[in-house]
Amino acid sequence: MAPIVSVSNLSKTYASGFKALKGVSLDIEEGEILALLGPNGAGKTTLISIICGIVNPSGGTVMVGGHDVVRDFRETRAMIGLVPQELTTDAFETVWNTVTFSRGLHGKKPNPAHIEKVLKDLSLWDKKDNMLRELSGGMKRRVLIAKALSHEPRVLFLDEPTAGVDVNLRKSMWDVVERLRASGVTIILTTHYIEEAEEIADRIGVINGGEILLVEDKAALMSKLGRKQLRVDLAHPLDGVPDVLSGYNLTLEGDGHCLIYDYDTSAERTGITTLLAALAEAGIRLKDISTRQSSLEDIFVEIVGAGR
Ligand SMILES: Nc1ncnc2c1ncn2[C@@H]1O[C@H](COP(=O)(O)OP(=O)(O)OP(=O)(O)O)[C@@H](O)[C@H]1O
Repeated sequence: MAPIVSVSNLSKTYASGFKALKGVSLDIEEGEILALLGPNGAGKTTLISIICGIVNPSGGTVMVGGHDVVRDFRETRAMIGLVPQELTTDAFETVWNTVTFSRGLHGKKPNPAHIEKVLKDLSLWDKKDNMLRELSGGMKRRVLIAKALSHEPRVLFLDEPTAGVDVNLRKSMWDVVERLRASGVTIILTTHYIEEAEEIADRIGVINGGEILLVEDKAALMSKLGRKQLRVDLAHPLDGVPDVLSGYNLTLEGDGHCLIYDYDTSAERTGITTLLAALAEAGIRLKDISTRQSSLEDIFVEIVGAGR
């Protein structure tokens, strides 16, 4: 199946001469949730803004649903919903009018039943007659999503949807995203919260300095780059790693009270069994053992660090 969004060799040089994107290529499949991770200034918003037709590219192309975003702006914009970082609508307008007006802006015929469904899905139905200024910050964010969904887009971009929201609201936003995916909407979100990507994305893209460093299936990324550590707490401290254990990738921590063993999760043999046997043979008594798996955060820090 052709990708719903296809970005090829995209570049952007702002008027200041700053190169925000340097030849980005990326295909997004219909129905997936792609998380774009990157530090401040990586180029995430620039990339999204070009795909949504808000910023002009300096080079390269973007196709959405088979249409070029520059040449066929109206067609592609109608297929896209964008949830920006900030609310810029009229504070004295009601929720209902704001969302209904947004649908009209995209050239769609009125459909009160659809607006009602969107507001109910986002738990905003009982606020439909309230003015935006009467809503809490979390509700305002949900209004942004409602606006972006008002014209039934096939692709939804969420630019840092949960920045600055509390844990409960973040979880409820994730639920909303899950339900949207279940209804067939393709979702691209940018985030600084790696746990967010870890929780809800199918694929992860890492962007830094205007370049895509990698795009990978989340599970594959975690198993390929994920490392595990075995922590062995010792009954008696050691002065150093004994020579008989020098063949293992061991470090001594905690003032000699703890041995750390790094091993590869994808390797056929982890070496744990032989290590434990070697410890017993060397007469080293253990107090406790535990394992720790690297998180997406560790992986991200490693990738961005290596790209610098
Ligand atoms: N209109 C502009 N003129 C000049 N430079 C710009 C403009 N907009 C963005 N930039 C620069 O382009 C780079 C990428 O910005 P962008 O907003 O795309 O990053 P981001 O990854 O979304 O960052 P953040 O996570 O902080 O939102 C930054 O260095 C920024 O200063």
